[in-house]
Amino acid sequence: MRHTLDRARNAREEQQLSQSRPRLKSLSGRSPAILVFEDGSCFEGLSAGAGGSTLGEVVFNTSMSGYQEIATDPSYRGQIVTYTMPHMGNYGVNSVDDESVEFQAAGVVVRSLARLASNHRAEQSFEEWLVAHGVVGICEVDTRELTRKLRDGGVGLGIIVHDATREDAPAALKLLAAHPDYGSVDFVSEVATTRALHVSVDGDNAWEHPLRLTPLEQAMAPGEGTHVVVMDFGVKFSILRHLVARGIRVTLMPRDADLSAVEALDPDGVLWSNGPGDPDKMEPFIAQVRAISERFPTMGICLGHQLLAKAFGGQTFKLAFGHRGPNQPVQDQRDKTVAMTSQNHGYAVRREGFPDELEVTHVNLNDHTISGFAHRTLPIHAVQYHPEAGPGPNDATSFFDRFALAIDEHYAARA
Ligand SMILES: NC(=O)CC[C@H](N)C(=O)O
Repeated sequence: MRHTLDRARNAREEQQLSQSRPRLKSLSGRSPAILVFEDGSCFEGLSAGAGGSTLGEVVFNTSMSGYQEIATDPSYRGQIVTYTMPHMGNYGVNSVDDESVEFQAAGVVVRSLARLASNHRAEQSFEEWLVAHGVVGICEVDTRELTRKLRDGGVGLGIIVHDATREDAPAALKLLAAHPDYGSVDFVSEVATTRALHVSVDGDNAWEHPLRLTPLEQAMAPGEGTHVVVMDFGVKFSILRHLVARGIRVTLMPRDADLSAVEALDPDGVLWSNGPGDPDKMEPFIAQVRAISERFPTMGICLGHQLLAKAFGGQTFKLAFGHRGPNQPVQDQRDKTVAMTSQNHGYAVRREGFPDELEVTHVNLNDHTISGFAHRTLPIHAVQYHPEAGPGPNDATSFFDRFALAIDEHYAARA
């Protein structure tokens, strides 16, 4: 009796849930889709998101959550993201967690799409969101096999095609062959500001950056605090939020701003942002990176870390499959502490020829690549990981505190 009652209640609750929560399409309503690589390998699945086809460098991210932040992170521009977490979309998508104003990833590959978006913050299902942004995806893919392929053979260009089966792979290959290499495209030009923008809290500034601040952040952000210029190569909102939450006033500058343009703003410090693509494509800006960073207390994150290393004579190289996930262990070489960090990069700074002027401060414990450095005499600190997480653990957020402290110490010493 009791069992019957429970069943009736469960059925009623499930019906209410399905009426009130965004729902996803059933599997039977989906057409076949394929993901094809340059080497001819073909993964079959079912269509997801907007219809059509999409091309990009296929990478994988091992985060269990944070699919919204990942897909809107400008550093994923030009890349098709494979989510290794096999169940995607279960908490939906909201209008607060974006890391930029656009859907940035070129496409998504998932195993299973959740049938219900079940979270009080959900405003859309993951799939409704893909469709709204015209993003082509593929689901029901064996993402374990795909991830093994990428891990063992390295990342590469791929194409997702809807309404297609294995027989359509040769035609898809032709499209791939005509596509430029990932490393040859200047993706930063597609995502970064081309003019100065002020991260405003009062909303009536003509330079306003579209960052939406929570009421708490608005209350914390003073008008006349420490002023930091962010050299924008595709900055994530979380980085700006972390600065603002420390009472820092932020101005974004375009990547071609030179020393005099930055000096005219009279900042207390400069941050070189994350961003998409091969750091070698940023060669035209490297001389200014050095000139500006020698002048102000400086911090670099991910692409910013790579640019700073190059500015002092270092080189970068492409990793086989990169680091993309929330649990990359990084060791501070000075006190030997280990932090779990969020990472998203496909290139890294070379150990060979690492500049004498710089000191390696952090090492990735998975593959012992350089994960952070500091200048030996100037207040310049850079990390390959993402201290802002977004998504990821908060182990490394103290990097922002150290930056704020480095600024204070620098000016205290000069006073
Ligand atoms: N998140 C980033 O800034 C990425 C930096 C660079 N595009 C890389 O993949 O290595």
